[in-house]
Amino acid sequence: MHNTFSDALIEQLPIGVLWRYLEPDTATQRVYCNPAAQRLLKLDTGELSIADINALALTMDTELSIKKTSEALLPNPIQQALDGELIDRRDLLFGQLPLHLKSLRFSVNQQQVCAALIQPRDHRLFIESAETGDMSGIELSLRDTLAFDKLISELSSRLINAEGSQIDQHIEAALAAMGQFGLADRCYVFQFNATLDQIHNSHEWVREGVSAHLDELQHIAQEDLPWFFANMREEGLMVVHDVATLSAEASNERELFDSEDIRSIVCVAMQAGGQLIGFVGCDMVARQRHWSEADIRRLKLVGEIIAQALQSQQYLKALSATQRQLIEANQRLHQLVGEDSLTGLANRRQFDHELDTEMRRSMRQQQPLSLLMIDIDHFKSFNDTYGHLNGDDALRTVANLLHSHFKRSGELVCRFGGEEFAVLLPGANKSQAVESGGHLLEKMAQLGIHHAAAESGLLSLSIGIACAPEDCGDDPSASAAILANNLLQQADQALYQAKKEGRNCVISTLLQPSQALYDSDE
Ligand SMILES: Nc1nc2c(ncn2[C@@H]2O[C@H](COP(=O)(O)OP(=O)(O)OP(=O)(O)O)[C@@H](O)[C@H]2O)c(=O)[nH]1
Repeated sequence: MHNTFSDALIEQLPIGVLWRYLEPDTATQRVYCNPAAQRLLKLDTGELSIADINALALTMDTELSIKKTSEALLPNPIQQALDGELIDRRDLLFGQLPLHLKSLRFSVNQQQVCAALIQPRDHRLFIESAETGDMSGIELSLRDTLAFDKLISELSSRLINAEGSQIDQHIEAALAAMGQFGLADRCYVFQFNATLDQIHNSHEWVREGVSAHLDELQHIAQEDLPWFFANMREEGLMVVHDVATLSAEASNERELFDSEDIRSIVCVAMQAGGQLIGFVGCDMVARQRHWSEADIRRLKLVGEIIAQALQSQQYLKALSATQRQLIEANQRLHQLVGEDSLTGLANRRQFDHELDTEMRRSMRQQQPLSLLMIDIDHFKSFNDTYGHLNGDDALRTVANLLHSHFKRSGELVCRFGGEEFAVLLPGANKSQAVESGGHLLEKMAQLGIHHAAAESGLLSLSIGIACAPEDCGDDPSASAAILANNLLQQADQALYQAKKEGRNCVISTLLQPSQALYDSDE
């Protein structure tokens, strides 16, 4: 049975692979090599010609190069492997480097290919595979790569689709996945401040039994870890296989690593929009690890995904801050124009102004002036039961009812604050105001807004009325401002009385400069 691998997978293999691919249409042979083979054989291209392969074989096979002149047709071991012959040669050299070459067949993108695997002769994985005669070690490495590829693609799609509030959770899951994949005992993300002279630990995963340090690593300044900061800024990378070998200039870092029993550590910088924003790192605790190129590549990949997620989180935060500012600015605008932003009614500011104006007018024209204070009953429990948004809807419904009920010229309805409304009825005497208030309660009941906690099962209103009679300005000591203030206070006291008397009723009083008398009308 042949294994199936993708081009991308072969690219990531730590083993040098040269493989032959036949173009389906023309049956032309093409030979490719992966980056590990390029590094090993110092090749500067990913595709090789027959001449390249011959030249390579001549360099590697001493026997071949000696005999070349006399026996021109000696088999070329790389070509043999690429032709599908069983090859297992350990006598090859590349410069001073003893090489091991072995043939393997597998399929890439559904096409069978023959490959030559090339590794330094002491490469553990390769030797094990060669000695036991099976490729399970190499397959394991491929499976490992495949599993990590899968993990990365899952992580990136989860992070790309994450809502702002889920991003932290997904970053933590990504770190946990890396750790559980066996990369480290502790995986973490640190973020830089705007001036790049301070870092803080924002996310952390630790293996069971390993201590967490997120809480204490919150404000680490450049002067605390100068060598590390310089490394991150200049190289974007810090790879320490063995903390004990750190040089004297990294003494602060060594002290910190020792205090956490870190024996090996690797950190990779994260960038967003060309700007350094932080780093992602792995620690080995109480044991050492030689970080492979694959480990570093993997960490870089995860770092890139996390950096993108952090950047989109920043954008979302900035967006919601701008939205909040807009809403506040809008509310201030409403305030300035005298309008309540939720209901569209006049606001308290406009009401105070109108009350003063109307009081002067009624004194001047010897006309009565009635003021109604209207409050929604048990509105707190309405909010608690049906939610604040339904509460807002109910407030708007009541506002619309008031607006349509008090629509005579000169009548003014305002949202006094919260769930309380005030209505000015210029020219209305007490009995007219009471009658109008009574009708309002009937219309409110007809709306039929359910409120389980109310006695009637419906949302209702309580109304307190104070009426300034037409002759209230006769007293020369009475000023419009004082009378307006008293009218407001006495309407409020009447409302309080209506609440006390069971709600869903109207209580009224005639303006008394010194005392308040109530008539129960409903
Ligand atoms: N949904 C919503 N609720 C508001 C708004 N303004 C004030 N409220 C709520 O109105 C409720 C008023 O509660 P209380 O003053 O305790 O009075 P109540 O529950 O209506 O009781 P009584 O007045 O005694 O019948 C509070 O829960 C406020 O949160 C608003 O703009 N929207």
